[in-house]
Amino acid sequence: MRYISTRGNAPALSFSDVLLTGLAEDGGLYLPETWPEFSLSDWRALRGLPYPELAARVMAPFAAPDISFETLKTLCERAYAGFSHPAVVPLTQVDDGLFVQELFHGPTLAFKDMAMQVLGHLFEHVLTQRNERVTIVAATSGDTGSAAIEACRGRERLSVVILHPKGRTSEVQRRQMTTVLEPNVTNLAVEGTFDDCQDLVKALFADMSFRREMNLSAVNSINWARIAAQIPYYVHAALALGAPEREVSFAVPTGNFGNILAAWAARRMGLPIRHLCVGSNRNDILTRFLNANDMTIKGVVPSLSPSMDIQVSSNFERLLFELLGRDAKRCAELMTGFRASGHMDIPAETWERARDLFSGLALDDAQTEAAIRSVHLRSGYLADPHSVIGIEAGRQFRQPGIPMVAEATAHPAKFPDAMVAATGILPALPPHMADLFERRERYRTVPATQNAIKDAVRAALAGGSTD
Ligand SMILES: Cc1ncc(COP(=O)(O)O)c(C=O)c1O
Ligand SMILES: N[C@@H](CCOP(=O)(O)O)C(=O)O
Repeated sequence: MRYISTRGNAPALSFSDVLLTGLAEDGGLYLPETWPEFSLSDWRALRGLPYPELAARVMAPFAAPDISFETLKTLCERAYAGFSHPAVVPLTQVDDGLFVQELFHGPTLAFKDMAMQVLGHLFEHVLTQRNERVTIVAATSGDTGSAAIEACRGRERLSVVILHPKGRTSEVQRRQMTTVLEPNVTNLAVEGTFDDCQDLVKALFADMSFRREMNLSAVNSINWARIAAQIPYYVHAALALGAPEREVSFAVPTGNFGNILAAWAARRMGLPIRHLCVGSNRNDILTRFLNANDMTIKGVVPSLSPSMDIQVSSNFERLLFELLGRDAKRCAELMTGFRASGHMDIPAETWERARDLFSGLALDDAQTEAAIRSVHLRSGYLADPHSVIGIEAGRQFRQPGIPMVAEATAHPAKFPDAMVAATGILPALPPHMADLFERRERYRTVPATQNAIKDAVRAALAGGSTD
């Protein structure tokens, strides 16, 4: 499979090159040149497979010919071996026609592990083949960071530098990152928002000499391999609920738009998905777009669901490119204008195409807390402040006869304060994290400037302390 940039001005690359490159050199995001399509019998053949094998079969067309199905299967088996639930992505029914798919049974208790564990093995495989090493720089609003650290810690060919917005993650999320003391891990607490962190990462990638000097790679969802590894769980849930003979809808708590884009990709591959529901918190740019074609950046406000405190959703660019009929020039113009003015005028017919498939619902903190409480009272299900927004969106948009699956993206124990406030219940951390609050932390606070981050990345590579 070859990959092309959404901005049309970067070389087409193979899967392994896209994995190592992350962001395209023209600032765009990579997408498959052509979409693989599965037939009814292809989908049926996946029914009942163990999750790692299903994942490898769904990802195989994207990785070919660089990585064979057999290799992919071995890597997926290794990636999911450490998950705490035997089904990896179990489904639970919480209401009439409404199901929850739990994506948080990996080592860091969030859906990021689903792809990041595979990426860790993919990086190791490709870098060993090429005898190379890379520096991964990633931005996190709370969950990507720890998942990336967990997937990369101790790997000889990888150094990982994580930028988190200082004071804007939960304490559990911060400690999951900052208590990992392996020498190839650096944590930077950036004086800014997640959007600042993400912009800084993209700016480093745009600085070609720095990018080459450091051999930069990305593990945020700007990296296509992240999206590819998030497609299989949609397939798994849909097959369990009757696909391909029956349509299924999904509701996804959304921030950087990577998770729901993976659902869109599954549909593009032929999975019968009727409807996709975006759940937002008060940082509701995506919901405003879907409801009123209002794509205007407002300041990021802290919320009970910090991982979704995002206004500039990277992967929206991938959807936009597709909705524009793959017109890369128009996509580049719209994206550049958006970043310059904070507003994007999306053509009405493009917006309508998005509305045919997507709906949006935004909950503020009071509504989120009330939803945690009412889901718990109605069904006994304890959903974290991110997952509950998906569940509420799924409840509101479900249609008779079409199962709705809400993606549960994080374990409630990552957000103890919100859970206690809503329900009075303190969810326990699993045994491997039981002493998290006693562990020593290591991180450096840095201003949100490109030079400060470059200095910190250089220092990290030179082995400088980040205490
Ligand atoms: C727990 C949780 N839920 C939802 C999201 C939003 O997912 P996405 O950024 O893929 O839209 C994130 C962060 O990305 C997250 O960490
Ligand atoms: N919510 C994310 C933000 C980064 O998203 P990504 O999917 O692009 O890595 C986080 O928790 O860090």
